[in-house]
Order: sequence, then structure tokens, then C-alpha cells
Amino acid sequence: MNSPVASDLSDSTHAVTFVAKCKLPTEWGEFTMHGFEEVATGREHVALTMGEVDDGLPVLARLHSECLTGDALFSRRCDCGPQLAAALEAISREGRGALLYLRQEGRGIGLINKIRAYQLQDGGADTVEANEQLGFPADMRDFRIARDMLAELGIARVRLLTNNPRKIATLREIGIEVVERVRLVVGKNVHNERYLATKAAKLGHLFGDE
Ligand SMILES: Nc1nc2c(ncn2[C@@H]2O[C@H](COP(=O)(O)OP(=O)(O)OP(=O)(O)O)[C@@H](O)[C@H]2O)c(=O)[nH]1
Ligand SMILES: [Zn+2]
Repeated sequence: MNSPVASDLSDSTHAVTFVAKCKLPTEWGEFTMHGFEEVATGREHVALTMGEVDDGLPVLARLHSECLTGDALFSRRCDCGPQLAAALEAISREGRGALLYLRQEGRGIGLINKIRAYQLQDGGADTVEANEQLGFPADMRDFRIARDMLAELGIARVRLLTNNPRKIATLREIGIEVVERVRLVVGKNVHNERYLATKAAKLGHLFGDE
């Protein structure tokens, strides 16, 4: 692997290998889609890139966690669909960038458990309480799985599209220089107001301008 990133290669827990790439024409222009496989679990992840991302300059980047309901089924319970679209649009506006689409459905608890969590939320629990009532931590995602993907893409410095400080901390931990956080506040509606407020209050998400 052509890696500009100093990483601990003895750690195989989060190892992800590159498999194949292809063109992906979209509403926002043509991306290249890179397919990856997580060695330990067989989980499949993809990265969409546009332009030259391996030239050492900071890359506009997004780590997007899978949300079938928001990304594909038009749900208004969360802000994922509009965030995905806005990130691809921002990358296409610059003509350069990368979006890692990580298969971490339901903050890592999976789709069916997310439906269970939504059922508890329909009964009054907030997004964190629902996870806890099901016996899960508030957020099970481990963003270290981005390490090999970014290394394969030749990305060592990013301007990260996120409101989640934990993503920034983990990228720094795995040797990626986060030169800037680019806020991504879109998709607020009456159905996700409480969800967004809980993320800010309990999960540390930043929705202000700082
Ligand atoms: N368990 C659970 N997962 C949810 C819920 N709503 C959305 N998700 C998942 O949360 C993930 C998206 O995380 P968010 O907390 O919305 O945002 P983030 O990725 O941490 O931060 P940003 O970079 O700012 O978007 C996706 O995997 C969704 O499937 C919920 O109520 N319960
Ligand atoms: Zn969502």
C-alpha cells in the first residue's frame, strides 16, 4: 500500500484492503468509486473521490456513516441524507475531494437495532437513551477504519466536513492532519429537532459557528 501515513501496521483490527475502483457519474459530476473490504469482518466500504487527492495538499473530505433510512429512503428523522448530498456537492464545487462511505449503520449497531432504537424513540426516549436501553453504548463507531482507506488514496491532510469532534480526534490519532473543520449543518426539520439537540447536548456535536 502506498502510504504517506505513519500508522501502526501491527494493528490488524481495523485493517481494510482496497479491491477495485470504477467511474461513478452522479448528479454532482463524475466521481471515482474505490471499493474496500474490512479484513476482520468482510464489511464493504467505499470512497468517492474527485480530482487529484494524492498531491499532498489538504483534501476536502467527509467520513459519512451509513444511514439507509436517511441516505436512501428519504427519512426526515435525521440529517444524513442532506449531509451526504451537501458533502458531494461541496466536493464537486471544488472539483476535488473525498467522501468515505463507512458501513457503520445506526452508529455501529446495525439497521435492525436502529429500528428498535427508533421504536423506543417513538415511545419517548432520546437517541442516546434508546441505545442504552438496548444495551449499546451511545456510539459504537470506530473511525480508525478510515486509516487504510485514506492511506490507499494518498490522503494525509484533510479539511474535514463534520460537526463531530470525535472524528477529528480519531483522524489525528491515526496520523491524519486535520487542517480545518468545515461545518456541515443542513437538513434541519421538525422531525429531527430533538435528535439534533440531543447530539449537541450528549454527543458533543458542534452546530454553532464556534
Ligand atoms: N443508533 C442510532 N443511530 C442513528 C440514529 N439516527 C441516526 N443514526 C446513525 O447515526 C449515524 C450518523 O451519525 P450522526 O450522529 O448523525 O452524525 P456524525 O456522523 O456523528 O457527525 P457529522 O459528521 O456531523 O454528520 C448513521 O450511521 C446513522 O445511521 C439513532 O437514533 N440511533
Ligand atoms: Zn441518518
